[in-house]
Amino acid sequence: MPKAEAIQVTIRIRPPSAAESAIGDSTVCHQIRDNTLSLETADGKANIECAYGAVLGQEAGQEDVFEAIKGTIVGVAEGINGCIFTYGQTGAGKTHTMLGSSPGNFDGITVRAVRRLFEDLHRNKTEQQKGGEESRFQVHCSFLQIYNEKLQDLLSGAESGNLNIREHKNSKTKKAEVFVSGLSEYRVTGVEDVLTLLSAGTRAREVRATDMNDISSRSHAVLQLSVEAESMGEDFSVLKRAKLSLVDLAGSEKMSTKSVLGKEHSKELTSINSSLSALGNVMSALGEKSRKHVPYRDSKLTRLLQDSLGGNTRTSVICCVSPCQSAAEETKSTLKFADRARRVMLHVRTNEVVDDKVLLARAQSEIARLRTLLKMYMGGTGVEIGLEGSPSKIPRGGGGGIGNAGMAVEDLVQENARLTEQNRVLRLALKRSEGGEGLSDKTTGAGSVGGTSEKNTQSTYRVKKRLPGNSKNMNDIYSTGMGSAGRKSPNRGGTQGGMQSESEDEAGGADLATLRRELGRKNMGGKRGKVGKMEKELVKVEEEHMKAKIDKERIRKEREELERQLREMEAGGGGDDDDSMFGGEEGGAEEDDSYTEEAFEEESGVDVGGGDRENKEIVLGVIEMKITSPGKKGRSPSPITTNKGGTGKGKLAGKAMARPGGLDKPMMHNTGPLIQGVRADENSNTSNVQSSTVGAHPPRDGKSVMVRAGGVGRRAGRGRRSVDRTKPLPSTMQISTSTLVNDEDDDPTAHADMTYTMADLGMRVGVYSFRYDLHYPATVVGYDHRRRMHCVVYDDGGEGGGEGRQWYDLRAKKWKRWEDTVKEGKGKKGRKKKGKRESQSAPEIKHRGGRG
Ligand SMILES: Nc1ncnc2c1ncn2[C@@H]1O[C@H](COP(=O)(O)OP(=O)(O)OP(=O)(O)O)[C@@H](O)[C@H]1O
Repeated sequence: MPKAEAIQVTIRIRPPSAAESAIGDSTVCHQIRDNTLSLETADGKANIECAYGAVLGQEAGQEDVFEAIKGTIVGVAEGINGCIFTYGQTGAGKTHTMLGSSPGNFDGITVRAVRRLFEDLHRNKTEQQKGGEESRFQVHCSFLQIYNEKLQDLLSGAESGNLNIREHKNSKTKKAEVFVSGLSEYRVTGVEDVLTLLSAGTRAREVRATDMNDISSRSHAVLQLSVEAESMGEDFSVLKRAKLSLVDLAGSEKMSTKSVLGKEHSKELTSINSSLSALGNVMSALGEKSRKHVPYRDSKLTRLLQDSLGGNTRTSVICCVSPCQSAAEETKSTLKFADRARRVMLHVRTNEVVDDKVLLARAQSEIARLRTLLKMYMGGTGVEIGLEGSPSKIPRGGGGGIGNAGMAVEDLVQENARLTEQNRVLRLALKRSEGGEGLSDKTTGAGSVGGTSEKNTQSTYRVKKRLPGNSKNMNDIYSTGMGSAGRKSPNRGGTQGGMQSESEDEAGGADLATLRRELGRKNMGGKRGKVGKMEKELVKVEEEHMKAKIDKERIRKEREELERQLREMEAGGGGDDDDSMFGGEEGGAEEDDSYTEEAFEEESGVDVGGGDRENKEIVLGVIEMKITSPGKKGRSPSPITTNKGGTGKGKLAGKAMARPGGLDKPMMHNTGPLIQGVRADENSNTSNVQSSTVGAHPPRDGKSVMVRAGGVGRRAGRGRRSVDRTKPLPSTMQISTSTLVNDEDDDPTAHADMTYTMADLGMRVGVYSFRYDLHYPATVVGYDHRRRMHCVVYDDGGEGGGEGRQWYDLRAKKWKRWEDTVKEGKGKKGRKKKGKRESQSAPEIKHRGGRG
């Protein structure tokens, strides 16, 4: 449940600057208590006293500031978004507070926050591992500035240009979230990595001298860390995601009447002041109880901070002020802003994806808690707070009683858990029948099916191995890891096999009804207080009972459907027909049970993460992949195409490719000097643009590095290209994920990555690797036995209905549109039309592979 909380406001009063001291500027702003300050107005007539979350005086150090705001950071590792920003006039101490006391000396909030974040993540991981859970996390970092209303990537060199803010609908919350399209994100493994990026980014930031500050930041800078932490037990998985935004705003500045400003300076000033005033207006609107419209779109700053200001983010503002008389007016206006900020209420919640089984376990424990509570009210064993009067007046035997009612509900919930497990096994049986595969099943927490083995590589991938041979013997299936009820052969007709009968099921309801009558009588007897409490508990139990019944019905239907599919499958002989549908040469081939992870890597070029891959990588740049515009009938904007072209060696040399929409400008960003010690972002997808960072493995010969393109797997295949690491990557060098995959063979027509949506996972895909992604809920690498294709799945979270997905047939070396493979998969009828459909999709195929 979202929790309402206010924006936390801290005021920091800096010491007088050398210039202020030199002119003997008097001190008019003082901290008078922990949370209160006083300010004499410029005319010296009034003394304002204001209280805020915290007030830090001149002597406060960086650690004191961190202590005051750390509450915003501690939730991040637990899945709560956090945002900290500094506000104030130019020279008031924002950059000092946020970044550090001198250029390059990062002793401010940012580095402390990042350190704390990693400490929390490591501590959680250790604790979870001690508790027998598998636990991992990953953090990605981006750094941008808003300068003259333009968004610029501070980590991608001068080529970043003007980036756009877009919206992405969160498939879980159904709410729009903003993101910056094309912004590079770097995988960071600790505070040192972030410092590397900070130094690179701050060097690229716009600064100039102002009247108040020799090195004044003329842009708003936003450092963002995206955190994903996952823990998995035997039958559950929990994924927490959060973003920490650390914002150093540019300072407001008075239009000087004394000095004539240069054109650039005056443009900056206007743009800074108007974006800060937009920020103030947003704060005002958010602070109004009966607000109708919040003008987020009035500036890039407010649009970008939209989620932090009025959404699901714990936010802290540090308002920096000068203590001196000459700045009293600006200090007053900063305090006004602080005042508006503290009125803003946020609705903060944990961003957590919990596997169904966890929810069930939670519901069960809640029922157990209620039961204990009710037993206590009834004066059962261990009672301390029994009902007044004789507990025996409330029937406790078979005739009713809350104890029995609670028991009945709990039984029902347990029954549901058992049946859900049976369904899972049935689903597994179905997959086995279909394709001889152990599957990643949502209910098992990304695929811990019996017989699989896993290994972790760094913190990103989980690799699945195949299940040993197929088994269609239902009794065998049920005898593995099932409760006694499940060991029965399932009733093909529907609801036996451990299903509770309706009359048993109703028993809980009967208990509850009897109990309600009894409570009515008690009420009449004048014992309103305790009876009232008991009634509340009773209502809860009734609700649980109802929910459990609904769940049961849903599970029953699911089971019927699974059994029906299994029957059909057994009658129809499984997926053998389909083998002949994809590439005639494979017709009738046996399932390749010995297919191994190594074979997968060998054939697909997709690195599933084995071996000694603990080496750090070097980030080189970003590739953008665009989805083409929707087709004729507004369907399927597939395929995902990558920016291509190249001026490197071999066949790729000098063949820049046109991109959809006529954009043939190269999109591969060169970071300039190579940044070492930062691992590449594997794949950072957005709803319609995918950005994959290009990374490289450390030099083996001391000088050259191996370049790889992100997309899938740690190296995304055999994308090897030797680059002299002592020099910047040539800006003309163009790399696309698919190019690199087969670059080793210098065969640009063949690619080994392909995409499709998670919705199809339930079909015939053996999962080799599974990871949570930044913008998409999941990325899966697998092998489709039926079609004999390796595939990569980018789950778009249900948005877009799976549009944009693509398959690549490795053997036939052809791209297929997903719709074609689906129709083909339905039988020979579909196959006849195959040629036609493939020719229809030819332009797209050519576009992607047409470098040769
Ligand atoms: N609390 C402080 N203690 C000591 N020196 C400080 C403090 N706050 C700021 N300063 C010094 O004051 C000067 C201006 O600070 P800073 O650059 O952080 O201001 P700013 O608010 O970021 O200004 P601008 O908006 O122009 O970038 C710097 O030299 C900084 O070191």
